[in-house]
This record gives sequence, structure tokens and C-alpha cells, in this order.
Amino acid sequence: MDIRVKICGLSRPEDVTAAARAGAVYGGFVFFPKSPRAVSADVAQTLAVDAPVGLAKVALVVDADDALIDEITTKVPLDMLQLHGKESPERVAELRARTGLPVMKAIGVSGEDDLPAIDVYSQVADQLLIDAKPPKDAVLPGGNGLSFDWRLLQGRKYWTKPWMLAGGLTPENVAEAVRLTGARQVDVSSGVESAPGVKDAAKIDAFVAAATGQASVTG
Ligand SMILES: O=C(O)c1ccccc1NCC(=O)[C@H](O)[C@H](O)COP(=O)(O)O
Repeated sequence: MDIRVKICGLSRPEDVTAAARAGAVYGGFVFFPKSPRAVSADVAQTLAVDAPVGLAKVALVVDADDALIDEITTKVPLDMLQLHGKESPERVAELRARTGLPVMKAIGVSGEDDLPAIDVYSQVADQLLIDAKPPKDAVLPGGNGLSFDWRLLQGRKYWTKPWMLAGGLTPENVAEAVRLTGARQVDVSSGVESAPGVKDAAKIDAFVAAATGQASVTG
């Protein structure tokens, strides 16, 4: 099966190179100041301009106001906007119209009760990111290395919009996560780091190889 991988939280040129070289389809830039992976619009601009052709560039924002959205979309060549806060369906539609970009809405899941939101946001978003719900006291709404019970998604492969599985994925568990959920796209951040915010090229390579079932580019 053709599995598409997103590596989130790229903050250095070597991270972008490692993601593209390993065969990732998407690279994410985090615009959330409290994140160890946060980048400014100026840094993201350089990373995105220099990114290899073929790596789709995704801006991750959390309840961003219009001023931040305008700054990012003016400076950074982007292929998609990822909304990782409490954005309403109306705000998703508004940002889609304002930016002209496809929008992916993150949905936090910890139990059955969280699943109806997937149908709601399917009406307005271009893609969905089904992620682990963060703990109540978490500083970050994502990128916490936590997974949820993947069995919740079993038999639920046919939402009307493309979706990605995220949350606590690693080179060791991603193949099982794909098998259980039927995900065709996966997203990872802390599972391919050697320390918070520091991407590890060997782990990126191992993750993409494990997710796609293809040989690792570094052997
Ligand atoms: O990664 C961050 O620092 C971050 C900060 C604020 C909102 C979302 C964030 N990350 C979201 C992602 O797209 C992650 O890839 C996703 O939550 C999975 O993270 P992980 O469990 O660390 O693989």
C-alpha cells in the first residue's frame, strides 16, 4: 500500500533535507512559540524556499489570529495549513477562503466521544489529522509523543476526506498502527527526535521505511 508520511516540526535545513531524502511527502513547520520546534516566519521562509521540490510544506498554527496567518502566508511558500487548536468549523472555512490554501484540521482523540468531530470537520476541511488528545495540563496541544487506542479507528477508513494518523508514532510502532487503523497517511514529530525539537535523520529514515515498507535510503 502507498503510505504517505508527514514529518512535523522541521526547524533546521538538515531536517528538511533528511525528511525529503527519506521519502516523506509532507514537511511541517510549527508556528507555536511554546513548542521546542517553533520557527519564525523568517526561518520557515528560508527552509521552505530551499526545500527540495516534491516536499509539500505545511504550516502548523494553533488558534492563530489573522495577523499571524497573513505574516506566515505572505512570507512562506506553503502547500497546506494545519490547524491544531480549537478552531471552529466556521474558522476553518474562513481560513481556507482567506489563504486559498488547503486546510488540515487536527482532531484530538482519546475515546469514542471524540469521533463525531471527524464527521463535522470533514464538511469544511480538506484533510483531517487524527491525533492523540493532549492531557488537560499539557503545554502543547500536539507533539507530545502520546498515542491513543488505534482500535477506535478500526473499520472507520471511509471518511469523506483524506486523513492522517498521528500521536506517539515511532519507527517501531508505525507499521502496526497502519495495519490496525487502515491509515494511508501518517504524521510524526517526537518519535523521530533525539531530544525535544531535535530531529534525528536516522530515525526519520527508519520511520519512513517502516511506514511505507520500502528499504531505508541509508540501508
Ligand atoms: O509538535 C509540536 O510542538 C506541536 C505544537 C503545537 C501544536 C501541535 C504540535 N505538533 C503537532 C503535530 O503535528 C505532531 O506531529 C502530532 O501531534 C504528533 O506528535 P508526536 O506524538 O510527537 O509524533
